[in-house]
Order: sequence, then structure tokens, then C-alpha cells
Amino acid sequence: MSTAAAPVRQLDAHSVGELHRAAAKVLAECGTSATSGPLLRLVAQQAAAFSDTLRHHCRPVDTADGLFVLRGLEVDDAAIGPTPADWSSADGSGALHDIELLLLAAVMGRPLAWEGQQEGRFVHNIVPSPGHETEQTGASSTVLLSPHTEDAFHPGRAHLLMLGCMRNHDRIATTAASVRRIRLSDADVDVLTRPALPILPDDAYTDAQGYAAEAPPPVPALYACDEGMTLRFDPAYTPLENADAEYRAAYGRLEEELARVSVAVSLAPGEVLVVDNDLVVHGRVPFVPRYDGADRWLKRASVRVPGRRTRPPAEAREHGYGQAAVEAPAA
Ligand SMILES: O=C(O)CCC(=O)C(=O)O
Ligand SMILES: [Fe+2]
Repeated sequence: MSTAAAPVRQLDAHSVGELHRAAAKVLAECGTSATSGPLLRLVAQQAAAFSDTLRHHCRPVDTADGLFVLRGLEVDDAAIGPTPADWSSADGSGALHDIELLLLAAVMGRPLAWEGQQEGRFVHNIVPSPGHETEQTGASSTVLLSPHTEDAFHPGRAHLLMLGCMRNHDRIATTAASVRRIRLSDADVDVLTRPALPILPDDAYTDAQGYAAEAPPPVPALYACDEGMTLRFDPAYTPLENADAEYRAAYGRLEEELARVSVAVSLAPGEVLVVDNDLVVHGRVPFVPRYDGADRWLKRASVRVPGRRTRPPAEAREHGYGQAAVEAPAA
């Protein structure tokens, strides 16, 4: 894994000011960053009024890295208070930053939430939590969070994943690997573009894991769309043992290639990593949690981009294990 620099988009002072003022206005009017119709509408209105310069910073991913880092937002380490012990006790911690992230998400597309995750919030808190150390979820710490497409089990998953950094004293890296950087034989690509195996709901969706109404649909790991290759990949939740030897071997080579091209992005406070969820799988290196109020703390938002054609049309028929994605209204 390399630590090659991710493409950085430095926000200018005017754009930072615009974002900050809009977030402060939303927070003053709503009194909270908790999800509500009025808050989402106000966010959409404010985002629609942003300058062309700020919109340009938020343009689609435009390199084969499949990601970029927005730099320049300010986070006051004292003012945000201690890192919450888990997402459910985060409450209003860093509420202004929740709204800044939501505003950026609304410029890039339509912010997305899940009824079944973090109580339907549009901005999630990612912090290491006692008892969850070895899970494959955002709350884990001591194990490698293996490279995955976010919410890979669902046809309504995000097109863009945003990770905004509040605190990261130990410089713990997010990992990212782009399908546009890998090399596979045509034969392997052929095998992996066939819908061979399902991707099951991850441990952040306990309701979906109990879904038994219909069989899990097999989905392809790779898809060749007009603009190039995309992927849908989550080995931790893919029942590889049900595939034949040829498929398992090709899948193994895909995993190896993703590991080869993987980069480590260690976010600093105020930086926002934007990952194209159709091009890049992300994960996280293992670390030792502090549990002292100074732990690593990220805010996460998800975005749907209307009109994108980066996925197989057959996805539209998937049941999504009974989970519903909720899109924020447009302005
Ligand atoms: O903690 C990280 O860097 C990434 C965690 C993750 O996979 C996520 O928040 O979706
Ligand atoms: Fe993730």
C-alpha cells in the first residue's frame, strides 16, 4: 500500500466563509443538526445559492484515483468537545460540521440516509466504540476494515461517500483503491462481470440481515459502463464458498490488484475525503482505540447523483433486503 498523495482541492477563503455562514444560519433556525423536513429544505435552498467557485470545488471526481480531498474547513478542537463514545451518544456534537458536510453533499447531489442506520440520520458519526473493536463496521478499531463498496448490498447505495475529519491525533488512515488503476486479464474481467454471488447486508443493518422474504440476488463485481469500469465489492459479506473455483480465483486476483493499488489517506481535521463509491473501495487500517475522549472522529455523509449510469440496469429489480434509502429533497 502506498501513501501517494490524494488529489487535493483547496477551498478558497470566500467559499469557506459561504459554507460557514450557511451552516450557522441553518443551525440558528433549526437549533439542531438532527434530521427534519425543515432542516433538509433549508440545506437544499442554501446549497442552491452557493457561488460557482464553491460548486466548482464540488465537481465530480475527475481523475482515475476516483476520489479527492477538500481542504480548508476549520475545526476548533476545543470547541467540538470530546469524541463521543459511540454514535448513539453523539447527539449534537459538532452539529455545525454536520451541517457543513450536508451542505457540501447537497451541492454534489442528493444527500442520502437509511431508515435502519444511525436512526435515519443524514450525517453519521464514525468513532471507535467499546465492544465493537473487531467488527467490519465504522465503529471497529483493532482489525483491518477490509476494502468495501459502501452499502454494497443495496441498489440504492451512495454514488459518493464523504468522510469529514473532526479529530485524528494518531493519523489513522482510511484506505482507498480505484478499479481504474487495477490490471486484470480479459478472461478475469469476463468472469467477474457475471452475476455469480449476492452481497449480503453488513453488520450495520441488523434488520436487513433478518430479511427472508426473497432470495439474495446474485450481482456482478465488475461492470463496464460507457465511461469505464465500475465495481461493487464487499468480500466480508460475499459468500465466496458458494462460487466455483474459476470464480474464486478471479475474485482473488481482483482482491490482490485492489491491494496493490491501494493508497492510505490520513485525514487531518477540516479535511473532507470524497470517494466515488462506484470506482473506489475504501477501508481503514487497524488502530488501538484510546477511549479517552480524544479518539479519531469522522463525520460521514452519502450522496446519490441523479442520472448517473455507472451501474447495471438490472439493479433496479433488486429488493434491497427490505431496506429503504431516503433521499433529501431538492431545492
Ligand atoms: O473510518 C474510516 O476511515 C472509514 C470507515 C468506513 O468504512 C465508513 O465510514 O464507511
Ligand atoms: Fe465504509
